[in-house]
Amino acid sequence: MDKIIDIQNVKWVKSGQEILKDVSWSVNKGEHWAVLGLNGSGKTSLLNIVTGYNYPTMGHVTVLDTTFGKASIPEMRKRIGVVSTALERFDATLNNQLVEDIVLSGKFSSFGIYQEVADGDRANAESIMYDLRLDYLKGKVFRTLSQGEKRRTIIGRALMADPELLILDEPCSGLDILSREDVLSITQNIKKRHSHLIYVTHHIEEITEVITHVLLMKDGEVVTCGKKEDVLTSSNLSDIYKVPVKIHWENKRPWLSISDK
Ligand SMILES: Nc1ncnc2c1ncn2[C@@H]1O[C@H](COP(=O)(O)OP(=O)(O)OP(=O)(O)O)[C@@H](O)[C@H]1O
Repeated sequence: MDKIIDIQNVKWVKSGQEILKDVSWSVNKGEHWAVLGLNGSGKTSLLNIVTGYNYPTMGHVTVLDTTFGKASIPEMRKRIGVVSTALERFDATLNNQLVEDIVLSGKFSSFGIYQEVADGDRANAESIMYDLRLDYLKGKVFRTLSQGEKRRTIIGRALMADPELLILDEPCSGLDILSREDVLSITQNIKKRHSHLIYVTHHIEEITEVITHVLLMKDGEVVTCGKKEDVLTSSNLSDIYKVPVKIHWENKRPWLSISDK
């Protein structure tokens, strides 16, 4: 399998509105992508195509060797981890659980541990907690954590299922600058697992070193996509943000300012 995602000429029409217009996008083995665009540009709609929750009106989709319409989407979904703020609605279920149990429960795709746990699973959970700097939270219940710690715990839970594709949908939304950096720093650790990362955001400064490629979206269309350095230019970003902006790089991360012109 060389291609992780292969989307060709996808159109998605909902309630008479053409939300995705002729979108083509390929993710190859070994690449980590950011999907960038303003509110309402179609990022979530596109990711819902990838996970099989939106069915394309036209076009071809193959994800993890699963061609839509020909193979089982529920089976494919088991190989994909999704972390989105929508998960926070499960807070009530998570609230009284211990951090280590939440991470471990990712193995069973459940919120809670109902199956017998193998020693190997415990060891894997330990290693994820170490990598995601969650070990100091052992013995704490979810509701007592900061927002950043909660997000890291949920990402740890997603990694426990060993996903081939890990979609982080705006994992830093609502976080202050320190908590945001806390969450961003762990994306580097995802690289050493065999997951391919898709990071959805509208803030370019969240595109860390681990990201190799970027897809820019505007009004349901792909403006451009490819290698990070080629795509993140002042001209492309001025186009998607609809105001003149300037990009500069610091510590291998892109930053944006509004241009005076
Ligand atoms: N199920 C749906 N029915 C009707 N319209 C929808 C549906 N899902 C999305 N849309 C519309 O499609 C457009 C793109 O929405 P989408 O959520 O994909 O954008 P986004 O880039 O993820 O935005 P945000 O950054 O705000 O999450 C919006 O105008 C939205 O209202």
